[in-house]
Amino acid sequence: MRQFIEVIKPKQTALLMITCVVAYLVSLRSLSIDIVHFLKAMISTFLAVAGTTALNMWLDRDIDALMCRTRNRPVPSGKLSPKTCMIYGSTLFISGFLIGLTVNVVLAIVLLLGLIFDIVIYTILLKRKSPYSIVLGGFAGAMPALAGWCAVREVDILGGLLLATIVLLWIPAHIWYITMHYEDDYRKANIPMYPLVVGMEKASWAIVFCTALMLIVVALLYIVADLSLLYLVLSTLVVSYFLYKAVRFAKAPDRVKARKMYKLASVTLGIVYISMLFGIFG
Ligand code: HEM
Ligand SMILES: CC(C)=CCC/C(C)=C/CC/C(C)=C/COP(=O)(O)OP(=O)(O)O
Repeated sequence: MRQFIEVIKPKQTALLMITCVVAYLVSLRSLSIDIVHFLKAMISTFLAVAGTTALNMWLDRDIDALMCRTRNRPVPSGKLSPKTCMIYGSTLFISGFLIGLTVNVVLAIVLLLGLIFDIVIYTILLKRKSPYSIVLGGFAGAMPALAGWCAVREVDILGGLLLATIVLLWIPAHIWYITMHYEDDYRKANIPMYPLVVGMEKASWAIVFCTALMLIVVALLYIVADLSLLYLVLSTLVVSYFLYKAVRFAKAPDRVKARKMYKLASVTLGIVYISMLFGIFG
């Protein structure tokens, strides 16, 4: 049982689902929730994200076996067979997609886009070849937020696109800091992540640039989604703090400190999204 949980990357799936739940509530803008509709939207997205993650673990089993960070995962360690993992991931995704169809077609399409960006574009086409893999792969990570929004509003999706863009602009910090920390691992597995190709300093300034853009989009959402001042203050404060730490890191990049920045990035995104709830109900 534990292998089936580990193979869907529970911490990552949890934060992805936070973006989905919050996007749903920001799109709905009220607490009178149709609980069946809400549960169908959340369960379909959860199954799609979990299934996609398991399929990524199945496809990456060879390189995961080469990296210290990932070699104890269920498939490379032999606790879960590749075939079982593939069937498990496919079943989860198909179930999620079909339940998503019962909510609305746009949600189902967004879930399919998540699978395509993650598995086809990122995992199969780019991850092993291009330093810019996560620029396109990042769209996969932005899909749960868009899915949450579109479950409620299939037509006016501007707010949903902004929510998705916040995640997209956050992804370079999320991944490139961890890549810096595990540089030797990524070199061993021959994965050309951007920091390994251009160096930590240039990659760190690219993260600063993306984080500055993220600050602008976080502020834009205050206007577009008509959220409260409390959201604007909370979200801009936490992103500004992260930006300040990212600039300090870029001035003196350090492999050990990169892991702290990676952890801080997850906290930053979590607080930005939770502050949106104050924005609606604050
Ligand atoms: C292309 C997109 C993404 C890539 C390549 C990616 C990659 C990674 C990697 C390499 C890890 C470290 C896994 C480990 O060894 O522990 C990780 C963990 C994680 N990811 Fe992602 N990720 C992506 C998108 C996202 C998104 C969009 C979110 C949330 C909105 C997210 C949330 C997390 C969380 C919460 C963790 C665990 C952090 C911790 O261990 O404290 N990821 N991800
Ligand atoms: C709606 C929907 C289906 C969305 C998909 C959301 C999702 C699973 C995003 C994560 C994207 C991703 C490529 C993570 C694994 O990266 P990695 O293989 O580089 O990480 P690893 O080295 O830790 O395995």
